[in-house]
Amino acid sequence: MSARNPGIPLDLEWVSKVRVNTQAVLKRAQQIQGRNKNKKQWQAAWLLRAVTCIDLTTLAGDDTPGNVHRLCMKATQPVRTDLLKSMDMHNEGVTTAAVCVYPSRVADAVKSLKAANSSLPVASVATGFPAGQTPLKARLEEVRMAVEDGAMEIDIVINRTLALTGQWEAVYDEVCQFREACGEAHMKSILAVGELGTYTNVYKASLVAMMAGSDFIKTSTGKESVNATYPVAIVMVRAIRDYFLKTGHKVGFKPAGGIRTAKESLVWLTLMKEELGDEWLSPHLFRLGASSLLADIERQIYHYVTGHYAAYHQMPMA
Ligand SMILES: O=C[C@H](O)COP(=O)(O)O
Repeated sequence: MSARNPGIPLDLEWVSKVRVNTQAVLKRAQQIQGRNKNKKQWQAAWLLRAVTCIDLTTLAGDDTPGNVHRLCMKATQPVRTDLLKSMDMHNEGVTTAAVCVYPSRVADAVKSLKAANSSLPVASVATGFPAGQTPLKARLEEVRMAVEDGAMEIDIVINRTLALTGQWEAVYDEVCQFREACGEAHMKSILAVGELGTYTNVYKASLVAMMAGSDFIKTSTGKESVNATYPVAIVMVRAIRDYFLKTGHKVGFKPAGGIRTAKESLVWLTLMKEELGDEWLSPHLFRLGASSLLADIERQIYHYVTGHYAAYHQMPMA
């Protein structure tokens, strides 16, 4: 990852002045979706790029050491070797960006990756994910325990109760404490945009999370009824751009929740390229949080290489 965002003192004046032009945001989101015209080998190259930006995720009540192990193995070898060979990419060390699990499964993931001799980072959701409705003391302890178990990235959830009631100073204070509890682990702040009500709130929450030292801002937990949408992403990446222009600190972006198709992954890459530039097209500043996107990407790569589509069972999880 790149140099970390150290955060800045809370600038409430900046936050209070925020206004978002909804019509302009919706129009831009439409434009971006019509933009992706990459074909054939360019499309395959972009799909491989998308693979390297995936936080391969399992966040289920029935997660076990076994399925976490399979996830880790898939993350270390996300695309079949024969397909990579056909693209002359088999020596490029193509992996996903990270694996993402619940705190109680971090030790399992660390163990599996270590056994596979992989230095892939383990990301853990924390702070009472997904609702964030547990006492602050417990949320902080959860972060510390995940880090102690070997998580190198922590995906915290912001406190929506505080955000919805306009208590931005309290949101800032909590996120600062999470950042301190993370220590060297990089922190992604999940805004849970589907629960923030307005684009203006999304922009404000983005700013406050960045001011408090988030290394990434992330759209959603994947558990809200509305998750990563392109309009909301436009709002968040513009907050990232404004924060960068004002402070010089680069913050990453992670759309997550409901991203399932190769085609969508290409739209996300296009959005990042057009709104923030090429630097935001690599895993140190861009992640796709997804549990079931990889299978479709691998299937499209199979189609590029062989000219026909594989059945899903030909692209096993591991
Ligand atoms: O953080 C990642 C999300 O929980 C993944 O959501 P998904 O299962 O809809 O891909």
